[in-house]
Amino acid sequence: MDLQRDASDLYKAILKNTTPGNNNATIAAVLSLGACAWLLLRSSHSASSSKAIDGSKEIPEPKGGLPYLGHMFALGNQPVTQLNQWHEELGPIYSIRMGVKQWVFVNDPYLAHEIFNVNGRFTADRPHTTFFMDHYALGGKGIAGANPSLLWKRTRAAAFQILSPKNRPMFEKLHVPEADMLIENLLEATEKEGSVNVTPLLQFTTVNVIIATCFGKRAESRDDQIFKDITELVHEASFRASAPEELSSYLPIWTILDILFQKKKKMRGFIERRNHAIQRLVDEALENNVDCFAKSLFEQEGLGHDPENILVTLSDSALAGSETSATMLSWSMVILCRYPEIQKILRDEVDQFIRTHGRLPTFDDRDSLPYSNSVQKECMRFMPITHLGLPHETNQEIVCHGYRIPKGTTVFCNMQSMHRNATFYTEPSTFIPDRFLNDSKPMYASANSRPEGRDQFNFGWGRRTCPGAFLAELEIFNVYVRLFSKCIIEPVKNETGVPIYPDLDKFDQSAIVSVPNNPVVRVIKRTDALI
Ligand code: HEM
Repeated sequence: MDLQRDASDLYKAILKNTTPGNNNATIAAVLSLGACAWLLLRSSHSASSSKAIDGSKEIPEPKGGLPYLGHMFALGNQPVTQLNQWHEELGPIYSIRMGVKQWVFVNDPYLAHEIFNVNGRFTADRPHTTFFMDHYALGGKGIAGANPSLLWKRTRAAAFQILSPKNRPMFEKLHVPEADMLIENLLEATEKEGSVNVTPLLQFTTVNVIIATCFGKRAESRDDQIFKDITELVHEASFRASAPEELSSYLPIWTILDILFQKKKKMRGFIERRNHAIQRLVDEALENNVDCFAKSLFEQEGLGHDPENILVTLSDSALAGSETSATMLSWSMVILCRYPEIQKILRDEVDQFIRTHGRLPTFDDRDSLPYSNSVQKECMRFMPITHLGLPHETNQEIVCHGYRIPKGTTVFCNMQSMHRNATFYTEPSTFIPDRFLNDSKPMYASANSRPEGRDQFNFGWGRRTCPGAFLAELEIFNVYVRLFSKCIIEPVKNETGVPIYPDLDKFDQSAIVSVPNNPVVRVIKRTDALI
């Protein structure tokens, strides 16, 4: 029995007002809630931190907050839906209390730009959490779980430089065979089973792209140890970094349960396995002198002397770079199976290129595929990849658009709500494939622009903008080209031939990435394919 998971399930169950039939967890909850009740009597309402002073505007707070616990219960069991709802009620910015922490949410791109970019110096920290910072990031190493320092700056700069368009030919050599294999697997699975759940096949592809990029290796099958190691890293780290698992960072009283459940020992066990797996891959890559991210990091001035920092950086890339790209491609297939007419334009566009050049386009030819580029951007806008990106924390008080955000506040960009913001996007709830037809800028370049020059905001903000954006866009481009030059995506049909479309409103609200719930479609070979 895994007591840690019980604690997390229990927390979720408490949020849902249900009681799991588990004695240990129930006793733990009673103890903890009792302790909280005691603290309730002693604690004072902390909302004063966002009250207006000096004429600044007050950041509104939704109803339903309790002393000490804050809005944890008010989030309910559909937290993303609730967070979006609060934007509708309260406007572009609001604040909730999560135990001892203050969380602020923003859905206006201009306000977010002011917070994360203009005030970037004060908002580039990550909030401290036990698992992610102390254990996973080995006390502040790597990129994602480290706070700004000279080493962090150097490491991020090296990642941007190595994962940049200048290395496109090297990456494309790795990505193209993976994309070809993906198409074969999608076709084969549909032929065998009549339909295919696209997410596991996409995850296999994107994990392979990441391990090829980082270590110059690939997994032959899902049974390969390397695939199992990276999958464990992604799932276990995402689970342990989730808010219910990090509860003691919000409710310090919960630390008692963490001690009881030997949580730190379990974290250490996982991190030891992670370190061992990544170290083995690094050693092999260096021994075989393979051109890859790992080798390039060791060659960077100022980085080679700190192998732990490189290990965590590679772990960050595996964690941040596999599920995200797979989720984007899953949503693309789920959305586009509804629109045969859009797929026809995508096919015609790539066919036109093949007729003229006698080959498939590469990323260098992306200007010849404006419709495909626009559809990719619109899919990312319409169904964002993460619900909330990654949190930033203020290291000093800032005032943005008149709102005073205190030091130590966790600030989130609400991805769903921002991408449906009616003051920024016309008809935001409609999927408009040619919305970005006149915007030829690649997504990775747009991610570092001012709001009016950005297509969408999935790659985050300011000094923390995703360093893998080019790699992700390259991967997405190559899959799109191959998919539409060779295949048609259809919905599954019932016995009477009525299409059953995957539900766009159903996605996992508890995960960091927004994975569709039932991404089952049919991928059919084109009989008129030119290549
Ligand atoms: C569609 C694919 C992807 C999406 C939507 C995405 C999105 C994001 C977001 C939202 C952040 C947080 C930014 C912030 O804090 O404001 C982030 C950070 C990061 N991403 Fe990506 N990402 C993708 C692919 C990748 C890939 C392929 C890699 C690596 C090769 C990667 C590596 C990283 C790293 C290392 C960070 C941490 C940056 C930092 O903390 O300074 N990502 N990404």
